[in-house]
Amino acid sequence: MGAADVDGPMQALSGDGEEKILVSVRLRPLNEKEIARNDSSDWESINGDTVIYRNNLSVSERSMYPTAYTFDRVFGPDCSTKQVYGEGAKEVALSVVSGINSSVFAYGQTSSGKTYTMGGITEYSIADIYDYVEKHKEREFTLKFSAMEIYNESVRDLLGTDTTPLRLLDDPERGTVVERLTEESIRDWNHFKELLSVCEAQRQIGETSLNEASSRSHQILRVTVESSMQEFFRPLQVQHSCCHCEFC
Ligand SMILES: Nc1ncnc2c1ncn2[C@@H]1O[C@H](COP(=O)(O)OP(=O)(O)OP(=O)(O)O)[C@@H](O)[C@H]1O
Repeated sequence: MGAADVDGPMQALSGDGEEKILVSVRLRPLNEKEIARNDSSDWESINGDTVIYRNNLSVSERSMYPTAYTFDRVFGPDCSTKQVYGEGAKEVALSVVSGINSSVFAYGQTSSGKTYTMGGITEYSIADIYDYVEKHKEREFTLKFSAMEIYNESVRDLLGTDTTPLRLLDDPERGTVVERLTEESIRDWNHFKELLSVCEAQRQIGETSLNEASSRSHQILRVTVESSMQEFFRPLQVQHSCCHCEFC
């Protein structure tokens, strides 16, 4: 069984302003059915950045195909989602608080662990963003959340009650815009978890031969972070000389 989940490509700007894409691979452990069938994994992580394909090809055939592939990071089946997040996505996710747009996404075959991995990455990212907010009281932050899914080539709002497909518009300044997509300001951690539950309840799932709860769609969760200097941190250096105002 090949159970490789390519997670990331993650976009970030390196120090010199150059665009950078990081690609990580996560191998999921064999599931109960696979173990019961005595399956073995076709892929093995041999170090932190290489996977090898353990094929049954003959020696002559084997020389025609590469068996080792190198990525920025390879996470073996024993790695936790926290480790995948910490080493493969945290820096990219947190770049948003410095004003850099970034995205983290997963692709891979059905049942390879995309939903499992991205669920954890979403929660760890928001927890770290909140941690940053807590440590930077000099600024005021607003976190906004929106969620959509692309299913049968139409875009659906996962936070709205209306199931009418949303229109995509081309805005000369903002690029592609999803018209009338709900955007909620996140009040706190519990509110964020509630919003995630709403998305979870609305998303399309169905059974495939490999996954009982397979996503039948592409899901896009977006968090927008806005920040401004706190009012009370502004140095009050303006000279008040009127003598009747509240500051004098
Ligand atoms: N690293 C892992 N450790 C333990 N269980 C995992 C891991 N990755 C995935 N799983 C389990 O494997 C099953 C399939 O995973 P998941 O639904 O995330 O796959 P998927 O790639 O999103 O599939 P689909 O494209 O069909 O939606 C789930 O039951 C999930 O809990």
